[in-house]
Amino acid sequence: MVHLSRVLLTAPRGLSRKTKFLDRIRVYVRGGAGGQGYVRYGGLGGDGGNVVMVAKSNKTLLKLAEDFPEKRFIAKNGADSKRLLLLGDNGEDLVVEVPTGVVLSLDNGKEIADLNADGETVVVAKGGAGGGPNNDFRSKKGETRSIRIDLKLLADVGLVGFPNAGKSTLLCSMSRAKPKVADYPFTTLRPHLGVTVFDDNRRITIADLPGLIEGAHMNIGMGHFFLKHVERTKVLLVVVDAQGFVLNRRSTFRTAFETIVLLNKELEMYKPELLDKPQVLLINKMDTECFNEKYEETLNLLKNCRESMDSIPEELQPNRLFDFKSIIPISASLGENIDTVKQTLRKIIDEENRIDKLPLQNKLNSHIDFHSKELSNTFIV
Ligand SMILES: Nc1nc2c(ncn2[C@@H]2O[C@H](COP(=O)(O)OP(=O)(O)OP(=O)(O)O)[C@@H](O)[C@H]2O)c(=O)[nH]1
Repeated sequence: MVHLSRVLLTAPRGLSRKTKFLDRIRVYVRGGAGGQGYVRYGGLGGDGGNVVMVAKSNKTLLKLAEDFPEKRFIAKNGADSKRLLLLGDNGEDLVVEVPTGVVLSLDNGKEIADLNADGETVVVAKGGAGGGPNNDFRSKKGETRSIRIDLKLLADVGLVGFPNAGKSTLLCSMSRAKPKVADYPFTTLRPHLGVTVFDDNRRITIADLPGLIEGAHMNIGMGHFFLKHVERTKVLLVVVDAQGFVLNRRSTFRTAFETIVLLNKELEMYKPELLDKPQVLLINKMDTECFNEKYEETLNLLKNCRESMDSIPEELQPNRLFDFKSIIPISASLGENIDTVKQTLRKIIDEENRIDKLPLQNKLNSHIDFHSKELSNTFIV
C-alpha cells in the first residue's frame, strides 16, 4: 500500500511533456570527419566542422526537441584533397541554439560548459583533422559525444515550500507573473519566473517552483526534480502556511514548524550546499484564524529548533539547520507585508552581490559582519 501510494505520487516521467515544459534533454553530437589528403601531390584534406552550441534567450529546450526530434547533431565533413583541388575545403561548423542558462555535461556527469549569457558559445564536438603531412595524409574522425543539456533557471530568488503554502499567490503579488493558483496541492507543475520591479527600476527575478513534500528525496510528490532551479539563486525564500499542511486524509498533518523542518531536510538531502545561501522565511496566511498564536508558537519552536523536533522521525531531521536572516509574517493574497519582503530581499541580494566582488578573506569577514548586523532585526530567531 505504501509502495502503491508512493508510485502514484511519484512524478511520472512524462510530466514535463504533459505540461509542455522540458528542462533536460540528451543529445548526440559528432564533429565532421577530416577530408583525405593526397599523398602523391602533398594535398591537404579539409578539417571536419565542429558542433558548436550557442546560448539564445528566446530558445526553449522544448522547441529544440521539437525541431530536432532525433536529437542528433552532426557537423559537415572536410573535403578530400583532389588532383585539381589540392586544398580540400573545411567542413562547416554546425551551430545549435540552446536556451540561455543551460549547463552542458557528459554522461559521466562531468560539466563541460555553463552558458549563462546570450550569445555565449562552446564547441561540444571537435571536427577531425584533415589528412596532411602530420598524419600520413590520413584524416581523423570527428569527436563523438552524448551531451546532457540541463536548463537551470537564472533567478535571484527561489521560492521553496510545501504545496498550497501560497508560493504562486506570492509570486503574483510580487510581480506580473500569472502562475496558476488553486486550493489543491501541486497546482504548480513547472517552474515560473516573475520579476519584481522597484520604483527606481531595480529588478529582482523570482522563481516559483512546484511544492516539495516530506520524502521528496525518495521521489515522493514531484521529488527533487525541480530543485536544481534553486542552485543558482542568490536567496532561498521559504514559504509556509501558518495553518500547516496535510496532503490527504491518509497523510500526517504537519504544523508550520514541522513543514519548515521537513523542507530543511529535503534541501539538505538534495544538496547541503543549498543551505549556504541566505534564507528568508515567510509565514503566510496571516489573515486566517488564530494566525498570531500560530505565528508565535512557530517562532518559539524555531528558537529551540533542535529540541522541538520530537514529532519528526529521526531520519527526517536535518543535520544542518536553516539559519534565517529574516522571518516575516505575510498574507500573500491580501498583499500584507509584501513590501517588507521585497525590501528585505533587495538588501540581501545587494549584500550578496557586494560580497561576490570581494577577495576571499574579506568575503568571510563580511559575511559574519552582515549576519551579526542582521541579528538586531526583530524577526530574527
Ligand atoms: N487565506 C489565505 N489564503 C491564501 C493566501 N495565499 C494563498 N492562499 C490560498 O492558498 C491556496 C494555495 O495557494 P497557491 O498560491 O496555489 O499555493 P502554492 O504554494 O503555489 O501551491 P502549489 O502550486 O500546490 O505548490 C489557494 O487557494 C490560495 O488562494 C493568504 O495569504 N491567505
